Amino acid sequence: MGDRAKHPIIIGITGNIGSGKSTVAALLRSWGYPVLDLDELAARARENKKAELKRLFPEAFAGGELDRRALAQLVFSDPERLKALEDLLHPEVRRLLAEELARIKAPLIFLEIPLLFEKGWEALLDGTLLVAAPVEERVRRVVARSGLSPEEVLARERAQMPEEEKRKRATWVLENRGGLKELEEGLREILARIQERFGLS
Ligand SMILES: CC(C)(COP(=O)(O)OP(=O)(O)OC[C@H]1O[C@@H](n2cnc3c(N)ncnc32)[C@H](O)[C@@H]1O)[C@@H](O)C(=O)NCCC(=O)NCCS
Ligand SMILES: Nc1ncnc2c1ncn2[C@@H]1O[C@H](COP(=O)(O)OP(=O)(O)OP(=O)(O)O)[C@@H](O)[C@H]1O
Repeated sequence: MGDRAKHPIIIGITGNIGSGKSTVAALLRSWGYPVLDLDELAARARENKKAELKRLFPEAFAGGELDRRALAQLVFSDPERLKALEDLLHPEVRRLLAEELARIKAPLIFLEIPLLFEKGWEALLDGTLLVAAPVEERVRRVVARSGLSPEEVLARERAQMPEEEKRKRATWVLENRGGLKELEEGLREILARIQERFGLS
């Protein structure tokens, strides 16, 4: 128990596209918890691996700059090209994550990991929190936020494990089918359970 500061509890937050992971992460940050975001680390990995990325996906570069929407269209319509992108970026994401984790001094850390179950991140984690919402609602939210078409959102959804399967694997499931107030209440309840389980309260 005295080792908590040296060995923080690490909880993964996951959920399919548009489920509300970033909204949950923002709430936790506003309550003072450290949260790392693997989409953000993937963005840094794309920057660090830009030369290789350009070699593998020349069609996705306009001038010197990466067009993320073009890259998404290439990889989410072709599993082999998606694998090539992941094989390039994921080792760099893991390296950046180890660096960030070593920097944070806190008893409880959250990691927002879109592909937590798909890529076997459980081994690093003390528990997993799934944010869940019906697919029609998720598509509606992402279209409204990003300007992607419903078909582009569904192409990503198809590259992810079905939510139903993730429900079976998660330690905690946070339903996000109502309003933001309900989401916040649900999150407070789960946070209390996490603190109780790990003797952090
Ligand atoms: C294809 C890219 C350039 C599109 O960029 P864009 O800014 O539009 O999306 P962003 O990175 O913000 O991701 C948004 C969402 O797309 C979905 N998504 C992203 N990568 C993947 C993937 N490899 N498989 C399935 N879904 C994915 C997730 O739901 C994610 O939360 C980008 O998603 C990417 O570089 N993906 C590969 C890296 C990766 O696997 N990231 C996931 C975390 S390690
Ligand atoms: N309960 C809710 N009520 C209304 N809007 C919501 C709710 N939850 C999330 N949203 C909105 O839906 C959009 C998607 O949510 P968010 O970005 O948190 O999901 P995400 O799982 O992180 O998405 P992605 O997989 O694309 O990274 C955002 O614009 C967010 O503000």
